[in-house]
Amino acid sequence: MELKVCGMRDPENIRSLISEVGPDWMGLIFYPKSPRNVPDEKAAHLKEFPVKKVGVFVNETEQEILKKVDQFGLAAIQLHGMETVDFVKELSEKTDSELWKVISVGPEIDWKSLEGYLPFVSKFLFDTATAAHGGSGKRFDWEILKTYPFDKGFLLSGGLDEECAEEVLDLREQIPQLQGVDLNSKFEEAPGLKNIEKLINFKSRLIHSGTNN
Ligand SMILES: O=C(O)c1ccccc1NCC(=O)[C@H](O)[C@H](O)COP(=O)(O)O
Repeated sequence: MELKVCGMRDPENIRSLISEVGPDWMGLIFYPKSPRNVPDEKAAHLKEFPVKKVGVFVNETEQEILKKVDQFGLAAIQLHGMETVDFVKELSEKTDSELWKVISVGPEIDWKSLEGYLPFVSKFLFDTATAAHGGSGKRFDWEILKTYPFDKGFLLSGGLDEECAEEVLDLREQIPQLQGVDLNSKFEEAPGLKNIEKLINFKSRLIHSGTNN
């Protein structure tokens, strides 16, 4: 099971994350309205950290996304706004980084509306729909994912906390396309500063309740 820890930006906290938790992905948020936004002056410090980085963007221009890909060495681009299939297709022609499309989940999902993204994205990420786009700390009703009709893998996101590791593993038993989890505000001391103990605890619950592969 893949582990993404999102909303990182503090170098000391990142060092601890890498050495003590070892996530598969570290999320850097490039959305000025987010309290976890990575400001430009942090750029020099973050690129060299030995972990795969995913940049989180909300309705950003292609030019700005590609600039950040270079600046931070982003292995993946997480599109967390209203990006259209055409936008994603064009972006896919200009970068080798993985593209992830976020689906903001409300009471229903029109699965057909996701079909156009399939050739261009490496995975979907399902997050709770909110006005702030992400980082809400709120879960959506996971039942809706049991009707997921595609083979493409996805990450589960939105309000995941220390207590839900076993539930996630149960869900994965029923939906093998559930490829990993995205952890954020429920593991924070303050926006952008993660509690490493909580992350270690979550990871060990994932491993000891099942397998983390
Ligand atoms: O975290 C933010 O502040 C944020 C703001 C706007 C767009 C995306 C944002 N976060 C991206 C993520 O991938 C989060 O991990 C995801 O929204 C889940 O957050 P949480 O509900 O706090 O676990």
